[in-house]
This record gives sequence, structure tokens and C-alpha cells, in this order.
Amino acid sequence: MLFKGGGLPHESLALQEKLFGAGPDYNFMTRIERFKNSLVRVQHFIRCCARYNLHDHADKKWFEGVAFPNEVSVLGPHSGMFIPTLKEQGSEEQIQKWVPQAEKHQIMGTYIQTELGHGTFVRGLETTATYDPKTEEFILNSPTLTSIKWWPGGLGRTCNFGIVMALLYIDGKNYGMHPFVVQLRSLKTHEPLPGLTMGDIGPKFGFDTVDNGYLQFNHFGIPRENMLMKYCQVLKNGTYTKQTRNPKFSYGAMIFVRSMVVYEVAGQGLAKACTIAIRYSAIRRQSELKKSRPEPQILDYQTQQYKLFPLLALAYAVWFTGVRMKEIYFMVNNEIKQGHTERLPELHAISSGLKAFTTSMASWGIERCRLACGGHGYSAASGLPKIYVNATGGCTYEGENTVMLLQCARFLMNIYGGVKNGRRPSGSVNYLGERISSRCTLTSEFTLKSLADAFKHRAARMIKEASERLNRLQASGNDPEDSWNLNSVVLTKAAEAHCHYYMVLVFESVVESVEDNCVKDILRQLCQLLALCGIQENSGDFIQDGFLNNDQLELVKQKQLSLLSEIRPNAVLLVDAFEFHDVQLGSILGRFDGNVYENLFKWAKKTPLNKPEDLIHRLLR
Ligand SMILES: CCCCCCCCCC/C=C\CCCCCC(=O)SCCNC(=O)CCNC(=O)[C@H](O)C(C)(C)COP(=O)(O)OP(=O)(O)OC[C@H]1O[C@@H](n2cnc3c(N)ncnc32)[C@H](O)[C@@H]1OP(=O)(O)O
Ligand SMILES: Cc1cc2nc3c(=O)[nH]c(=O)nc-3n(C[C@H](O)[C@H](O)[C@H](O)COP(=O)(O)OP(=O)(O)OC[C@H]3O[C@@H](n4cnc5c(N)ncnc54)[C@H](O)[C@@H]3O)c2cc1C
Repeated sequence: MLFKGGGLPHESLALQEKLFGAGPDYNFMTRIERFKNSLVRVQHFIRCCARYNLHDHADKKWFEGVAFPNEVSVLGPHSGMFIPTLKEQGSEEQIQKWVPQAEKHQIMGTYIQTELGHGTFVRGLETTATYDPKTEEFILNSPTLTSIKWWPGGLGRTCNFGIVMALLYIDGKNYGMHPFVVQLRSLKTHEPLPGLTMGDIGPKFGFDTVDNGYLQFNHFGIPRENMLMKYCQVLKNGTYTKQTRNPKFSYGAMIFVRSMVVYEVAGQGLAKACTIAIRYSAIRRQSELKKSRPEPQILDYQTQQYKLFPLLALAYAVWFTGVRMKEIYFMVNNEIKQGHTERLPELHAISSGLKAFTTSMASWGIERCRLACGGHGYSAASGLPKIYVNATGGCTYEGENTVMLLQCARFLMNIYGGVKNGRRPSGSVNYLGERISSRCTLTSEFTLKSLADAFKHRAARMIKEASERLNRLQASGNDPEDSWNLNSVVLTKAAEAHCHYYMVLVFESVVESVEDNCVKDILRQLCQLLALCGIQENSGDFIQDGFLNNDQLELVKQKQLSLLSEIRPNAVLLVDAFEFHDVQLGSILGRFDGNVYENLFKWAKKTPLNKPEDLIHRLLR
């Protein structure tokens, strides 16, 4: 129960639902069929929520994991962005008006921000909301082609409501980006309301079950009461008032989803891919290790272990980091609600950094798992292509990863600058105020503390050097913006080093907290492997300033290899411990019962290309 907490009862309930457990095979469907199938599941899910009294978000999440395996449904943007934004940015009155309807799914909403011309640069968005005191309405308009809203999930066909981010204009003055609740479709006919041009943006790399859409406003009026007014208000006469609070509060929905993505997308995606690849590697036998002996399980090849066990260690690390990220989000968000906003910049930085770092690592890791499964990994039957195309979306949505690393770096530069001026940092960056030893203390024991210290040293040095380089670029005549751009590769690497250290530290703290000695020993091995692989893969960073010497690097390599053999006997158990049901994995290679070949054969026979089909037959005859 290291992972699940209270999840199992809800998973079991969901598995009892025939529609979720044994529906038609996703792989044999067209995009439209996939979308329709997901809608049928959404409707059934909603009925189940009512039947089983599922109100709590966490309970619903467990249920969703079975109902929508390895895909995002239109409920994702509704419950992950629409409802949280209403709750966080709405006044009490507005929350009372919309949240109960949304929670009962009487209205379905999405988060409508990105436009054809701009996604990353939120200040560059062009949709306008102009207040008219005569009618007491905001008039929403898309003044240019590039201002057409583009991408929001569920917008294409499903949602009848949305939160639209638009520039507020009153009396010709631009007050910046604000959130507006907009009804998009008739609640009776489901047709788009007059003044709106909308539809689906077409097929994508993944996300087949979501109708990401476009929306063009043609002078579309909404009542004054539809601007979310917790932090800023527009009075009837057009007077604008705002609380003296951080203007970045309107970016709150993005912080929330980024904080959740670490666990929900990166942690879950990589853990599933490792489960499939490691179970399959214990089933698959190939070649010879020794002459005239049975073919070995491919998991017994050291190279296979070298591919997969570091990813297994990474999956555990990302999972634990995701859980920690969620805790931090809810803690800081509570502080903010009570008026203490001091930790908002740190929350923004760590959620941006970890979202980017973990989704990139997971995306790369899932693809490596696929390669490690040979030919059968390339088949849709492995389940890995679906896991990959959906998880890798996390590198782009909710802030493209490079841009998110740069946001994290910006915070690190501010903190480092403050330290130089005598300020004491705290929280995730407190190490920037410490004296960091210049020589590595790693010995063949590889204590978790000494490993974490190595990552601390690397992060602190890279942040220091990025800051000094920035200063040098400015001192040599570049303006601050050009200096930032000329330093941006170095800055992203410093942010990655910070996130890497954070992840190692979280893993170390989890290991220390485990009471069962046997479990602790096994987790310690994984944590060591994670850290040692991190050192080896980035060895230049550790050697550059003489922190790590060649002898130590050799020790790192030796220990890494010996850990592979130590982890081998527990590898399958370590993926079983994630407790994914076969329905959640959606993989023939990763089946719990290991009955891979028989089921691959059955599956291939069902493929639609094997059905009698006139045109194909005529063409081939
Ligand atoms: C229980 C339910 C669970 C549900 C879980 C869901 C799980 C997920 C499953 C998947 C579901 C759905 C999938 C799809 C969802 C995808 C949805 C979207 O993609 S919505 C669109 C997202 N768009 C973006 O993320 C855009 C990225 N861009 C930005 O955020 C901003 O433009 C920027 C941060 C890059 C820059 O903003 P800007 O205003 O230009 O700010 P500056 O760079 O000038 O910085 C000024 C200053 O502000 C600080 N800052 C910036 N952002 C924030 C923030 N969010 N909070 C706090 N502070 C912020 C920045 O650090 C600077 O600070 P200084 O002190 O001045 O340095
Ligand atoms: C599956 C999916 C679901 C989505 N769902 C939603 C949704 O529900 N609602 C919604 O509003 N949006 C949604 N989006 C849109 C998404 O949020 C944006 O695509 C994302 O924020 C990236 O912005 P962009 O497309 O403008 O990328 P761009 O900014 O055009 O990125 C292109 C390249 O430019 C680089 N770049 C851009 N700016 C900088 C910079 N300042 N410094 C350095 N490099 C830079 C990037 O690193 C990247 O390499 C979704 C997108 C996807 C893929």
C-alpha cells in the first residue's frame, strides 16, 4: 500500500461496470468511434458518480483511471480546469451559481485561453471583452484571425460553457487579461449560440478522445455578472476595482494543473510503461546466454536491465515527487486563501520546473520502454503507443516545457541575486544560502545523503554560473532582455539541475520515512540507482569544477552495474506494487497473467483488416 492510499475500493467498483471492464477495443476504432466511445463512457461515469455517491475529487479520480484508461476524456478540462477556476476566481455568489451545476454535470465547461497566434505568451492574447455600461454587458470579440481561440479541450463539440480569458476594455482602456464565464451552446438544442463560430480543430498526435476546438467571437454579449470577480470587479457604471493582490492570480488555473500533471501524467504514464516493459521482459525469451541452455528471459541480459531499471527508479521518483507536488500545491493555496501570498512565486517556480522536468523525462522514458520491447513494443497491442502519445502532450500543454524551465530559472536568478545581497532563502531553494562543499564526499557506500549532496552541489554551481554569466553579458553591453536570451540555454540547464536535486531529495526523504527494513532496503537501491544514473548521464556537470574525480566516477559506474543485479530479483514485484489493473494498462505485453503470445494471436485475428471487405478484396484480386 505504498502507493494507493484509499483508491482500491473505487477501482473495484469501476471494474464491476461492464462498460468499463470489457468495452470494444480502442485500437480497432476510427477517431470518431474513439470519441463517441469516450462520450458513452463519460455519460456512464456520470451515472456511476450519482449511483455510488462519488463527490470527492480523489474518489472520482480512482474511478476515472478505470473508466478512461490512458486517455483524457472531456471530463479532464471540466473537472481539472473549469470547476477549479470557478472556485478559485469566482465571488461567493458566482461559486454558488455555477459550481453546483458544474459538479452535477448539468453544465459542461472548459478553459479557453490559447489562440491561433499565441499560446505561450499570455500577454500577447488578443480576444477582447469590452464593457458597455448601457447594456451592462461585456462584448466579446475576436478582432483578428490570430485571435481565434484554438486548442481548448471539449470546445469542439462537447462543452456548453467555458471560461474565456480575454483582455478587459473599459472606456477604451485596456485592463489586461481577465476570466469570463461564457455560455457557448444552447442547453436545449446544443447548437452554438448566435455570434459564435466553433468546431473541432482536427486529428492530433494523441488526445483522440478529446474534441480540442476553435472559437471565434463576433461581438458576442455576456452579462456583467459573468466576469469572475473574486479579485477584480467591474461595477455597473464601469468603475474597475481590484484588491491589492498579485495580478498573477488570474494564472491560478495553470499552476493547479501543472502541479497535478507531475503525478497524474508523468508519474502514472511512466509507471505504466515500466510495468508493461518489465513484465514482458520476464516473459520474453530470446537468444542464448550459455550454449545449449534454455533461452534466457530477456530481463536477464544486463543491457536490458540497464535500459529498464533506471526507468523503474525514475518512475518511483516521479511518482513520489508528484505526490509531494500536490501536497505543496494545496498547502500554499490554503495559505494564499488566508491572505499569505509570500510563497506564490516559489509555488509557480517549482510547479513550472517540475512539470517540465518530469514530463520530459517520462516522455523519453516511455519511448525507451517501447524500444526495450522489440517488435511487439511497436504494435498497438503493447499499449505503449497510446500511453506515449497522451503523456507526451504534457510536454506542451499547460506551458511548453522550455518556457516553463525558463520561468523556474527566473525565480532561481531572483533568489540567487537576493542571497548575494544578504537575503536568506527558504523552502525548496534554502540550499542556495548554504556553504556548499567543493569536494565530493562520495565513497563506495553511496549513502543517500552523499548522493543528494552531489546533486545539491551541481544545482548550486549551475545556478551560480548562470547568474554570473547573465551579469557578464549585461556588463559587456547587452541589455537585460538580450542577455537573458543569450543565456537561456544555460538557464534551462540550471533549472533542470534544481529540479533533479529536488526529485532526488524527495526520493531520499521517502526512503528515510519507510519503517519496514526490507522495503527500505529495496527502495534505497532504487534511489541509489536513480542518483547514480543521473550522475553518469550528466557526468560533465559533476566533473567540470573538479567536484567529482575520475576514481569516483569509476565507482559510480561499478555500483550502478552491481545494483542492476541486486534489483533483478525484485523487478517484477516492484512494478506489481504500482497495482495497475490490466484494464488500466491496456496492454497485451503487460498482462498480469503473462499469457502474452496466445492473446497476441487472438487480438491480431480480430483486427478489422482481417474482416471480409469488398473494396480491398477487389483491389487485391
Ligand atoms: C482534481 C482534478 C484533477 C485534475 C488534474 C488534471 C490533470 C491533468 C490531466 C490532463 C487534463 C487536461 C489536459 C489538458 C489541459 C491543458 C490546458 C492548457 O494548456 S490551458 C493553457 C495553458 N497555457 C499556458 O500554460 C501558457 C504559458 N504561459 C504563461 O503561463 C505565461 O505567459 C508566462 C508565465 C510564460 C509568462 O507570463 P507573463 O505574464 O508574461 O509574465 P512574465 O514572464 O513577464 O513574469 C512576470 C512575473 O510574474 C511571475 N509569474 C508568471 N506566471 C506566474 C504565475 N502563474 N504565478 C505566479 N507568478 C507568476 C513571473 O515569475 C515573474 O515574476 P518576477 O518576480 O517578476 O520575476
Ligand atoms: C493536447 C493539448 C491540449 C491543450 N488544451 C488546452 C486547453 O484546454 N485550453 C487552452 O487554452 N489551451 C490548450 N492547449 C494549448 C497549450 O496550452 C499551448 O499549445 C501551449 O501553452 C504552448 O503554447 P504554443 O502552442 O503557443 O507554443 P509556442 O510558444 O508557439 O512554442 C513553439 C516553440 O517556441 C518556443 N518558445 C516560445 N516562447 C518562447 C520563449 N519565451 N523563450 C524560449 N522559447 C520559446 C517553445 O519552447 C517551443 O519550442 C492544449 C495543447 C495541447 C497540445
